[in-house]
Amino acid sequence: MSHKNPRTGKSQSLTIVIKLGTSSICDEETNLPLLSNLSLMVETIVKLKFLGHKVVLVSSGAIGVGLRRLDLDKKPKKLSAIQAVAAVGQGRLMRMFDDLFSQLNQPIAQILLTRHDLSNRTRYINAVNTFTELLAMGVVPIVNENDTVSVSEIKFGDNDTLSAITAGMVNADYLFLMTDVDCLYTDNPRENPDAKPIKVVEDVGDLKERVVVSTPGSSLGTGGMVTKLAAADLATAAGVTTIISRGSAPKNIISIVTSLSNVNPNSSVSSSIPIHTRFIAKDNPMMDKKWWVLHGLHTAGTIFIDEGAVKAVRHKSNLFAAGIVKCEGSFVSNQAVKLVFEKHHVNENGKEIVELITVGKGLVNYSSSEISLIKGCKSGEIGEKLGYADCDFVIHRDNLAVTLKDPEENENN
Ligand SMILES: N[C@@H](CCC(=O)OP(=O)(O)O)C(=O)O
Repeated sequence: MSHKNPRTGKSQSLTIVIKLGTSSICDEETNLPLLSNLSLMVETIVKLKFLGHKVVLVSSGAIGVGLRRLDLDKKPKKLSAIQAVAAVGQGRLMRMFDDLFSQLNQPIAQILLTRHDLSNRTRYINAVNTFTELLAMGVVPIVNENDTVSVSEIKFGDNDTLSAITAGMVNADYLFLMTDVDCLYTDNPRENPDAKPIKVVEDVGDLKERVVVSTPGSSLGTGGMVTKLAAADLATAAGVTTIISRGSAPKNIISIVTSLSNVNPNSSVSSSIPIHTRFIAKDNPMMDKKWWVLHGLHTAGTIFIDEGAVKAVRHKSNLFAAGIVKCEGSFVSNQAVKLVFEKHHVNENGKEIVELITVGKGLVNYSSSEISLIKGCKSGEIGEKLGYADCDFVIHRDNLAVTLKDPEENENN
């Protein structure tokens, strides 16, 4: 069977990332593993591999499996206790997957990641290289957050985000977010019978007016629809078509991929395909490094820039010290900072309003204390102020992801 890349339309082997949430792995009441569901997922992945595709599984469930093993009814409140439970569960979760995949002769690998791992370019590239090798060897990598070393501020927060970051790392064609509903609805379908399914989303930003997103995550998971939308935003920006589909029907993935790969992904799709929501991938995905700066890195501080600098960086210039007004937070060189601009308005009552506009995010060449000394200076004055000048600019344009596209847009907000 010939499969086509949803973006390029070319026949090829597709790379598919599948995210399985806790509610698809463990029973919500008993925390016992949902064996039939897991077996169906394993069969589906092996079938996708048989069809020539590469598959990465992002699996939650360590906490749920750990709770069952330790005979605990509820997730503990203390972070270190949750980490301990996950450490107990992760090994058993992998053993369960290995048992199931081994029945079908499919080797698997465990990959545990944290956001912090991605904030170091070398570690990020190492992770990408490992994925590439594993996929070339025909292995199915199974990814989870490294709960043992994650602490609140460096946590992904949820495995939906982790799956989107993984999809970007492996340049996936599809990301499937498997959940406990068929698709995204205009409201909570369990409470509102008039809630309508949303089948195709061109821009996650436009959804705000169409959807009431109140679905909380399962009792053990940390996600919910809010994190699924954030994940879809992240993955589509990296050029990955993102699908929300029902976790209890893994075989739907095969029907969806087969149907979508044989039609233009932007055209409407036959109604015989299982119901799902499809978020269309951006045509001009962000360059790998900028995407990494924007989404992989923890934001360590904020730099306020003037209007001239906003225009310059929007036109792909480096950020020079001359355009910096002030900085907040404590950071060192090579950390990521947010770039903002303070726009002053006078409202109808004659009161001055200051609007904070986010311009983007970049990797700095100077620390916060150095920037406080050189802000507003010309490049030639940096040596005089600091006693040395490592670089003529504060952020190189290749390390700068500008998210502010149209200044008019912000004026209307
Ligand atoms: N690392 C945790 C993930 C928790 C989590 O994000 O769960 P979910 O919202 O179900 O994807 C675990 O394996 O239990």
